[in-house]
Amino acid sequence: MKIIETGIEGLFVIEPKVFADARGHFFESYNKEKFYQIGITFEFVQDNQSLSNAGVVRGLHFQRPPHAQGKLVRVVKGAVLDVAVDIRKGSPTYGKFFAHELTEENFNIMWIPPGFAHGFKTLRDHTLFQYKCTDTYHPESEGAIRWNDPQIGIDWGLENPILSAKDQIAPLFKDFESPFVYGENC
Ligand SMILES: Cc1cn([C@H]2C[C@H](O)[C@@H](COP(=O)(O)OP(=O)(O)O[C@H]3O[C@@H](C)C(=O)[C@@H](O)[C@H]3O)O2)c(=O)[nH]c1=O
Repeated sequence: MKIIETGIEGLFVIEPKVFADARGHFFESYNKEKFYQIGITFEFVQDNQSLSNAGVVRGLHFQRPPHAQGKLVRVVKGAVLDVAVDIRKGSPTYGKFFAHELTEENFNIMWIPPGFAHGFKTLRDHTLFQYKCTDTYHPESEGAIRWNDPQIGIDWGLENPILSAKDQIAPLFKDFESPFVYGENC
């Protein structure tokens, strides 16, 4: 298992050790003890899966405390450009984002701690995206920031993605009051 640093504290990518043989491959997508040793000390209480065709953007999403979610995200089939934005007020990288391709070939897993807005763009049809969450779904605590916010400035490489109705009207970063305070509640 290798760790890829992102330049944003707490956010990193895990490259699991993959065992390939004549039958196919095998890898540990989650191991409580090993992931604990690299700093993922949370308990995971919900697993999610979404399927999207190419050109879909989902995001940028988070849940407000006390239902903030850390997410361990990966692609099972297909490929995405995965993005996490630091929304921890007082963080040295507040408002900065990290983008990384997660694909069925690279097996990369991204750890997104509480205090980040998360989103992804699917790069291929029939992309299966799976993630573990440290809190359960609380629709009343859901928050979002506009996917193409000019201040955050993510280069998604597409103009007109397929978006949910909710994501089309998400607030801009300039109108956004983050509920996360670095070192306090995240
Ligand atoms: C997130 C979620 C949604 N739902 C339901 C609500 C809705 O009817 C349907 C689709 O929900 P959404 O449109 O919010 O799905 P989606 O846009 O895929 O939302 C997800 O996006 C990525 C980027 C994340 O980081 C996730 O945390 C989550 O916010 O599924 C649940 O039942 N449980 C859940 O945990």
